[in-house]
Amino acid sequence: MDAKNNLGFNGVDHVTFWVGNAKQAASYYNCRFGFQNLAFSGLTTGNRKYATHVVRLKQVTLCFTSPTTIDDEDHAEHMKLHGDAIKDIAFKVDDSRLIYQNAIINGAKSVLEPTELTDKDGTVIMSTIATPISNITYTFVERKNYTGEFLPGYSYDVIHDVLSDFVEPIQIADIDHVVYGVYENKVEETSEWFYKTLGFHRYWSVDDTIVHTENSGLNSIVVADENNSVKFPVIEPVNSVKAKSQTQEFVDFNGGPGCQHFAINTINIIQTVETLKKRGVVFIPTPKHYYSFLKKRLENCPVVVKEEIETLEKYGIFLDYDDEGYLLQTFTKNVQDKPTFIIEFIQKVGHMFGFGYGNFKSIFAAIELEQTLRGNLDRN
Ligand SMILES: O=C(O)C(=O)Cc1ccc(O)cc1
Ligand SMILES: [Fe+2]
Repeated sequence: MDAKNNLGFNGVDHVTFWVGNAKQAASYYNCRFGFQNLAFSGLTTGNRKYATHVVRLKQVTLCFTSPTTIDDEDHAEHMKLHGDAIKDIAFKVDDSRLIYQNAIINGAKSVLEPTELTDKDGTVIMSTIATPISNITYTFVERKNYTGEFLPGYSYDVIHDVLSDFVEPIQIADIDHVVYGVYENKVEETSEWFYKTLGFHRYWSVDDTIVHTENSGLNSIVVADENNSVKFPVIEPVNSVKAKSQTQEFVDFNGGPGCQHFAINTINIIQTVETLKKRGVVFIPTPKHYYSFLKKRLENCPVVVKEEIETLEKYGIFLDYDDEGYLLQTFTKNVQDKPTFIIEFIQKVGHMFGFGYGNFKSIFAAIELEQTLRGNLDRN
């Protein structure tokens, strides 16, 4: 099979986290981010092994899974290494069998052969492969013969989260990109896996000549499917003699490679940040002097930025631009005690290609400040 054929990826279908307490994790995302309970699978639906709470906001669907048994070693091992962490990324695809078989003949390890799941709403075809990102698996979900909201086997008899009746919803759309942190000098090799196994291409790249502070840096290659429906920046640490890169901190605390953040597209980032702050979300502050430098950078900006700099400063939003458009972005602080996972909100205006060089360094510096507070910057 020619890997150059369009294999039919259509973005992220849902993301599954393995966590210590699925009920409470789901509730955190509902309370803090305004997700709403969608579906449940567990003891009451006949699932004797795992409880999964599914929450949704617009096109972002998150699943939180914990075991209900006392002897689930897979989950225990995952928890020991990674803590609460992403276990699976499920893609919406045109043809689950095609993508699965293409991956397998190109060397991917199978986790689940294409399987039909049927209920009163029709049939979904699911298949799953292992990835080089530690224990993260990829699932390919084909829904063309299914009209249900989520998946067969789930109950929709869930409790409406009342907080959303009091706080306005954030205006998000879908997942823009998912970032993987890998070990030193592993970005090339990991990207190769995406090209070979999934027919992805190199979308963009940046190295530590651009992304660095006086302490440390990172290299990154962004890979994407033919449709650019999801982008996967793969980042690796560039450590110095005295300092640990924040990507090194990530792999150390994550017990190896894993998902360091994903970015959610928002229609209005100012409204998003304002609402999330009301809900108690805490964001990483922008570096000192960021906005005075930004004013200088904007003197050469070929596109019209609608937002006032003062407003961006008030909300702590990063801005970058190219010839075709601009992007606004912001990052939460870690959503758990391990410094392993954060969430980004991003708004693109015009046709900006994304991942501007302009912001990477400032974001890196902002996160490094947090890393310093954790006592994780110095190598000695
Ligand atoms: O541009 C983006 O979306 C980023 O997320 C940039 C980024 C990613 C990882 C880092 O450790 C620092 C910066
Ligand atoms: Fe990002």
